Amino acid sequence: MIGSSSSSGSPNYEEVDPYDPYGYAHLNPNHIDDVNGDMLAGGMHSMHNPYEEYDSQDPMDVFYSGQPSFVRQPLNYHLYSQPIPETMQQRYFVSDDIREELQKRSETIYTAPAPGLGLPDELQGYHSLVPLENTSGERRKFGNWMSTVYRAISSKDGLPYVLRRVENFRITAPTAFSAIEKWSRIRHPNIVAIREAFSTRAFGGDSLVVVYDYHPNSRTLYETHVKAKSAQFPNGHGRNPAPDGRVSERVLWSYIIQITSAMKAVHDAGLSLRVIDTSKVLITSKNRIRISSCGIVDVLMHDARQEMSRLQLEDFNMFGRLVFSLCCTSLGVMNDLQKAVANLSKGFSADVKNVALFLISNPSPQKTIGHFFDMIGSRLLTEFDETENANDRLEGELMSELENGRLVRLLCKFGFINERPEFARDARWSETGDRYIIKLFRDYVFHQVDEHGRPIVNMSHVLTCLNKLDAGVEERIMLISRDEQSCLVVSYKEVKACVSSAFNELGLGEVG
Ligand SMILES: Nc1ncnc2c1ncn2[C@@H]1O[C@H](COP(=O)(O)OP(=O)(O)OP(=O)(O)O)[C@@H](O)[C@H]1O
Repeated sequence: MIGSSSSSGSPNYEEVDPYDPYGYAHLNPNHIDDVNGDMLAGGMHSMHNPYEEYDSQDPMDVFYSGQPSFVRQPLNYHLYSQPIPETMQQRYFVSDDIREELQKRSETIYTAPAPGLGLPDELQGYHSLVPLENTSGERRKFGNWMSTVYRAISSKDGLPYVLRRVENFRITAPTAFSAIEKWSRIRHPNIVAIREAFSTRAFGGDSLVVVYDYHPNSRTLYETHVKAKSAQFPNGHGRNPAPDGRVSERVLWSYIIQITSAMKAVHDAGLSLRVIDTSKVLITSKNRIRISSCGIVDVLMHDARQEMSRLQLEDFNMFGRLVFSLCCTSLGVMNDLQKAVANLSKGFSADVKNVALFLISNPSPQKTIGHFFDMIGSRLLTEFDETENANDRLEGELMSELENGRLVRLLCKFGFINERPEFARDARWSETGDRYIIKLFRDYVFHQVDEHGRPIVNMSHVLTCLNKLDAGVEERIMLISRDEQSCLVVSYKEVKACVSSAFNELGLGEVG
């Protein structure tokens, strides 16, 4: 059967007897090699497609059209989803911590705007504005300006974005937005991407609005590592740091590398970051940081026309001050440099101290981002390894979701077959043959009750049954009718064949 196909080009399903255990006996791995050549040399695309079995004239094919055609494989290949021991059944799902984080993000995206805030209903193609910070009480300034951050939904693509609005700012020259154009071309994993900027009077007075990507539930470095400490020690001089808020050396190096990487991309593009501050660096997921508020100072200070090389050197200073603030968990730490260095040295290695001092040192020909990279080079490998490990972990999580997607496909088939209203009065349709077995199987999977007649809600049972069904294992189960008058012993393999044939009948219009 491998490689054979009907005249329409798709494999002919009828040629396979689903009940014939020897139906694929001639299909050994060597035979596969004959057809495919060297499977390894052929790479991923010559490998087995686990969905192949569904492909024949399957009404759901439309969702998978455009996929490369794969050589059919023996049914037993589907045992890749062997039922796993009960204690390991959490592996069927994405892990709890990741799921929780993603769900929280998703919830945050859809929180409704609070009523009565007097915000514009619509603003240059954005709607549903929600402030992301306190708009009353004591507010800190963004440089010399008051600014407010909102989340809003774009009417164009329906996605949430962040609008940073600078109050009472009037654009005097149209060229003020020229830097925004350059910024909007920068896509870097450690920079919050800029989408656009505009001026508006929708809030009352003149405002400048810069639009950024939205990273739900992100927290600033200040909130995470500095404020936590200050709250616990109100005198906030950087002594006795709170253990929970304080950044560890390992995480600090990761931050340093990420900011350096962002800075290099920006300097290489002929720009400068201009705001490197604990309150403007976001932690968007575990230890992953992104510099926010880029580009906005370029618009605000457009008239000042400062030299780029000077601004880039200032980036180093700001970066150095940020490292000191994080190490000493205090913002005012730079008021007394000697004390700051002593403080930093208590908790961090000499390498961190050297890096921090280099960053705040006087300008010199060596003070370039390239030279700085050389200084921290040995740490890059560790960061690289961590990133690869994180990727592997996410790929593993994705695999478990892939399995679940397979089961959803099965459940869709059940949904199409069971309780069809057009056959409600035709008992023969659901009470005979394949469909009757499917119906009983559905009860076996979902509608079992305990000895007191209470529903048994057991996800493990459901998943195990569905996995076995999808794998078409030979294991036999006893299906009992609701009136307990009939009882059938069938294998998962047989139920699987029933599902396939009942489903195919629907799609081919052969029912009735
Ligand atoms: N791109 C973004 N995606 C998601 N949340 C963001 C984004 N940019 C900012 N925020 C959130 O908005 C809130 C306000 O940001 P802002 O930069 O004003 O911080 P802040 O600590 O209030 O600083 P400031 O004192 O300058 O107002 C912060 O909690 C921050 O996490």
